[in-house]
Amino acid sequence: MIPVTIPGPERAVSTDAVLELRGVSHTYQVRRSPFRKSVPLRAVDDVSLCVHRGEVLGLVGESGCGKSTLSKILLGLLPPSSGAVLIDGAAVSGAGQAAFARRVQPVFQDPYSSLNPRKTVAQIIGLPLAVHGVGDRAGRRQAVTAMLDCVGLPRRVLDTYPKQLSGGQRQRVAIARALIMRPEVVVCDEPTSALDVSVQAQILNLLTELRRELNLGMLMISHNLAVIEHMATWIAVMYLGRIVESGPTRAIFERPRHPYTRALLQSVLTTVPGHGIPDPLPGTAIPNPVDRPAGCAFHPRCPLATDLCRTVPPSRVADARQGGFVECHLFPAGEAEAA
Ligand SMILES: Nc1ncnc2c1ncn2[C@@H]1O[C@H](COP(=O)(O)OP(=O)(O)OP(=O)(O)O)[C@@H](O)[C@H]1O
Repeated sequence: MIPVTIPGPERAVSTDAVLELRGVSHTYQVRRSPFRKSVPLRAVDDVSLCVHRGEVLGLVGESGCGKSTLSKILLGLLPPSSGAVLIDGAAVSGAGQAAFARRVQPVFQDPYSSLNPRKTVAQIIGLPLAVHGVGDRAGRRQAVTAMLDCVGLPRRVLDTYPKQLSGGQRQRVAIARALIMRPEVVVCDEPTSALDVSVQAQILNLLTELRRELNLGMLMISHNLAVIEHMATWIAVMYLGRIVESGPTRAIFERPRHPYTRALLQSVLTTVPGHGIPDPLPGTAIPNPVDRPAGCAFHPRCPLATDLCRTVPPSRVADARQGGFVECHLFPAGEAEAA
């Protein structure tokens, strides 16, 4: 593995980086009322990140910070307004989009609504093969049967319907459907939050085993920081569309640099497991992304904000001691290197 440094603030990537965003932004046009002109809402703002083969990138942040928009861009479901999506170093656009979609697959939060109730398990898992014209009927059934073994489901479920399965079994079906095209990256958006606590660990363990066996890259979005700590190799912390801190999981949990990351982690100490991220800074509202605060977007909620924070947007600085980067004026210059 030859380390290759790429321009920008993101981690020094190695040649096993499979999926990459470079300076990606996405702006929605929203109307505040039917009588007013639409205004831009920048849901994702200049995000650069890498998903590596065999590694899990954890994405955390409060509701509305832009995680779903980012995952749609990574899945090729939403074109970025600006910036580039690269797979194996090549920018994805136009005709490459279909091949890209095959290589990056989603596992959604809710296995109750993400599976078609009128299709059998065999039809659900085999659908991507049929859509892409892979193999004949018998070959597809064989591939589906092999995939059932992979995700720990008995073969007798092949001709059953989702309603006949438990929540954990349905999520295994959803994972099998995601993997049937042999993707290189799986985007898991809250993959266990709709499941009973008793089966959550089983699904996470299954994802870990599959990641190792298939050398999969994963993006794991979760409100549950314990899940992220357990699963992720690297973490990106998102606030109002920007990645404000990024680094190796252990370093982020042991030595968070950004005041927002610290608040997020502290709020978890007071939460009930499985109930998501509570307000990390009680009494302070998340600003409306249509009216982004001047300077650092976090300053209205930051207990340490200075005049500089209120007026000048912080630049990203590489964290020389633990890798990754931080976007905060308060990050000590002695620990940083300009990115
Ligand atoms: N289709 C859309 N049109 C207009 N605005 C949108 C659209 N989708 C999302 N937004 C806005 O973009 C911002 C980011 O939303 P997004 O759903 O990506 O965040 P999120 O972190 O995934 O939130 P959650 O955890 O609640 O799903 C929010 O302010 C949201 O209201």
